[in-house]
Amino acid sequence: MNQSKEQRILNFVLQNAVRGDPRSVMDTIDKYCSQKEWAMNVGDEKGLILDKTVEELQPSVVLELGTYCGYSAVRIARLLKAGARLLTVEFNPEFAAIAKQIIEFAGVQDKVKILEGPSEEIIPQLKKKYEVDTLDFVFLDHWKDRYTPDTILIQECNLLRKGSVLLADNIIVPGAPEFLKYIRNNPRFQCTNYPSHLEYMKVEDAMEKAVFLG
Ligand SMILES: Cc1ccc(Cc2cc(O)c(O)c(C(=O)NC/C=C/[C@H]3O[C@@H](n4cnc5c(N)ncnc54)[C@H](O)[C@@H]3O)c2)cc1
Ligand SMILES: [Mg+2]
Repeated sequence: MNQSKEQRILNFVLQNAVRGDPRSVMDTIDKYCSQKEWAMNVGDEKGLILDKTVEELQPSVVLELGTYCGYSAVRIARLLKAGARLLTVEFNPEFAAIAKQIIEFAGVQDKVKILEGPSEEIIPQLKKKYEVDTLDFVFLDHWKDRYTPDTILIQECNLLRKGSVLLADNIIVPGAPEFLKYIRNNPRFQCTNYPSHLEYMKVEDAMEKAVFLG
């Protein structure tokens, strides 16, 4: 049975990156996906916006929706302070298995917990099953039509506090128009748009940051 693209990305990391070095894992994935096969990692340009948001916030508890191969999980986890943790949600078992290996190869596994399952099921379990009080930072990068329902669900589950930050990828491509309308018209969020480009392409994209005002 021939390999999946994600399996080829994992193999390229195992053969070319430096074990225990998150930066080399990120660079190796970016190299493969810009030179060999495009894949939907947040990439190095939008990744910088993600880095700056995490560095500014110094979050203790981070939720990522849509692990995929674990590129942004490595990107986020490498910047987390001692004791801080990233919970990343992925419902595709093959992607979760590949992400697990990439996260472990990068050496950030102690800060990352992959929660396998659909976000709509996992989010309501965060408080009781995963001992979350509130989320300091949420990175949305899963199916774009889930951004709004999951943002509403996160609020219904009382998971945000004054100052919690949401960062959403792909505001232009593939686009999340319904989310943009929802979040920008919601007085409980202060929004900022960050123009950028689609990973590995010269196509315009953007990220949207939304600070919960409590
Ligand atoms: C036509 C076309 C193709 C690609 C692009 C470019 C492009 C660029 C990008 O940066 C993109 O993020 C995307 C994109 O579609 N991302 C969707 C990402 C999903 C991952 O998350 C997982 N997942 C999806 N819903 C859930 C859910 N409820 N619970 C748990 N996991 C979920 C999936 O299992 C995948 O691991 C696309 C633009 C246009
Ligand atoms: Mg994305």
